[in-house]
Amino acid sequence: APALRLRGCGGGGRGARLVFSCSASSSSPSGEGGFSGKVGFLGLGIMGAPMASNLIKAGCDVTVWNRTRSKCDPLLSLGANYEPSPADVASSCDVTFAMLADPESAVEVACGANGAAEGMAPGKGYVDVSTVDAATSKLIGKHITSTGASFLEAPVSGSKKPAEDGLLIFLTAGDESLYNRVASLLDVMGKSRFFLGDVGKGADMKLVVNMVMGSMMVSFSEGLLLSEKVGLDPNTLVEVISQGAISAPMFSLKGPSMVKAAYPTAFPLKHQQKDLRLALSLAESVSQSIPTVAAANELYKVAKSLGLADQDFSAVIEALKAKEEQNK
Ligand SMILES: NC(=O)C1=CN([C@@H]2O[C@H](COP(=O)(O)OP(=O)(O)OC[C@H]3O[C@@H](n4cnc5c(N)ncnc54)[C@H](OP(=O)(O)O)[C@@H]3O)[C@@H](O)[C@H]2O)C=CC1
Ligand SMILES: O=CC(=O)O
Repeated sequence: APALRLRGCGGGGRGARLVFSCSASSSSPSGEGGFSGKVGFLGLGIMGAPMASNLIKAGCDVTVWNRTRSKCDPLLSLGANYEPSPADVASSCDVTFAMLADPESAVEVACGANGAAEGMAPGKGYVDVSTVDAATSKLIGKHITSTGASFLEAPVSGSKKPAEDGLLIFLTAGDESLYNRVASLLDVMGKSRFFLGDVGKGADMKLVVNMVMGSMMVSFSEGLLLSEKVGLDPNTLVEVISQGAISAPMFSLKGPSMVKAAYPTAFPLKHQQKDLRLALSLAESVSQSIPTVAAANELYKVAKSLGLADQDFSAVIEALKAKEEQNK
């Protein structure tokens, strides 16, 4: 079926130009205005693996690298190439994507020994889709552009399932010509993309979105526990919420398993806590008070100390349960 594209430009705040584009069906990256070069992918965790997989399935020539080599195997079975370091991937590809855990790993993979920057050169592009803070993104961008290559930050909103289904939302900023050059690749992996201006704006947007999400999850957890304590069925609460103005896919998807104290990992709790930590620092930088987020962050920290870092972030409800136990 031909790809239906809805494109529009709107005004962004403070002089930033915002471009929003929505792809209503998955598109071929090699079609008209598409991408015809070699694509690198660094970081094959929960998100990176399905994103790279979708590029391969769409017909892209993809080369992968991951710190833990074995995670490359499923991608190699699909037809990906392998290189032994980020530098080797970058030097053998036209555009390289990176999907890494946190600021430290994103910097190490881009700027460290045998990092992607060592393989960069004029004409190449680096697209960092990890969730990091603006300062980290700017640091990576500086290293990449010092080689003559282009840099785009493009963190994603959407979790494991949207990554598998090619329905992510890209929050991009940086080099606009690189943004246009990789647009067809973003459309394979996502359902929409925003261009938000200078490097840092994509990171800022992602942190604001995720601080809202992290607080929502805490509030939802409190509601589930309170409903049960006053003799209501928490499953009914999930159903009631799903029908009203505060309905959210997150509540409907995760609520039923939370009621059963099951937290199959889609978005690791340690990454949600990292995002709250970074959002608190962002708010601090402009002297904004975000007390709800600060309180939520404390609960995620407690959850981490309970050994729940690698569970889904909905396991934060266990931190509330632990507090209840302490108060008994
Ligand atoms: N999961 C989700 O729902 C979403 C996650 N995100 C963000 O995307 C990013 C990736 O998330 P996700 O895929 O879930 O995370 P995972 O923890 O599943 O994957 C993290 C990746 O980073 C790599 N990594 C970690 N530390 C290092 C290091 N020091 N050097 C090299 N590589 C390293 C891991 O390699 P190895 O395999 O060797 O451990 C792995 O490839 C995070 O920034 C997260 O906040 C954004 C949207 C949704
Ligand atoms: O960063 C997480 C997400 O679900 O988006």
